[in-house]
Amino acid sequence: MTILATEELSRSFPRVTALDRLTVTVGPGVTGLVGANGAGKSTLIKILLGLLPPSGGGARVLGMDVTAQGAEIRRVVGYMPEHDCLPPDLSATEFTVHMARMSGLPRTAARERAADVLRHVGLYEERYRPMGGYSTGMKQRVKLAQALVHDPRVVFLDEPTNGLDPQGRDEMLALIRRIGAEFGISVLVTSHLLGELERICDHVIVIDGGRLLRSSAIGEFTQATQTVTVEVEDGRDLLAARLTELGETVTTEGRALLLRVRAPQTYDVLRDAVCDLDLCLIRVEQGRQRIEDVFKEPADV
Ligand SMILES: Nc1ncnc2c1ncn2[C@@H]1O[C@H](COP(=O)(O)OP(=O)(O)OP(=O)(O)O)[C@@H](O)[C@H]1O
Repeated sequence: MTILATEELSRSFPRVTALDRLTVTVGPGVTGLVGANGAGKSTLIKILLGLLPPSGGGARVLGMDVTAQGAEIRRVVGYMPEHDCLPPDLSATEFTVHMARMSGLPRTAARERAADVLRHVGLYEERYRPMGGYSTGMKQRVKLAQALVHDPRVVFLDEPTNGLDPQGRDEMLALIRRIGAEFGISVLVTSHLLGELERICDHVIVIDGGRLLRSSAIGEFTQATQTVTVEVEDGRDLLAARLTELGETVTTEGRALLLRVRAPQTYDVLRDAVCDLDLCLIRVEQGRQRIEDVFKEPADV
């Protein structure tokens, strides 16, 4: 099943090409859209919502055309914008009920639904206070709640962890994972931090300068490498020398050795070398590639 698809999608502004012939498909689950600041993430989301017309190419969300069916798309898609957009004098409850009413829910249903989603995102007594006094974390939760209040099939979350401290980030990421896993709502979430999406996404799309760099299932980003990490209690250098003598390729990393697995026999060579030298083995671990290793982290993290 396809949640959204773009075909040669482009968007130019007078001085910059924000999206450059982007062709990408997103399926159900949690999909991360990663790129440095200015890569074109927000522009893509606005086009997908039918809020900004493409300059070339096209896109569909849940089978609907973004140019012709924007209003229908917004009825079934929730949107959490990147920037602060909350009226400071309203409480979270007033605002979320208002957003529910705007999407067509009757008064009583809107109140009930708003209470449910605010509880779900972790806002309790404070939901009756004016939002002007909220912390960044609380504001992000309200923005998430209003994106969910009309029971969408898909949500677009634009940089939901922006401005949060490490604990706030962890909590927001856990919430996003739950939206995908427990509620069956498909999620497109943007971030300029590759590492944090590794933990919650099924699929990651990386864009740079409006172009597609890579689109892969998370498993392909973090596939097993040809290296094992070996740690011994004492005698790291002795073991490195012996393995090299036996024709293996070894480098050191901190207290550990990185051993290149050139054939299954490499494990036998390692076992015998550790035994011969009478060393105490602490760990042998299959190396895994992390998405941060695949793409360089942007400088402004
Ligand atoms: N309305 C606009 N007018 C002119 N240029 C724009 C407009 N909107 C976006 N841009 C430019 O298009 C490029 C892509 O911007 P976009 O906001 O989509 O990037 P982004 O990946 O979401 O980055 P950020 O996280 O910083 O918002 C940037 O160079 C930006 O300056």
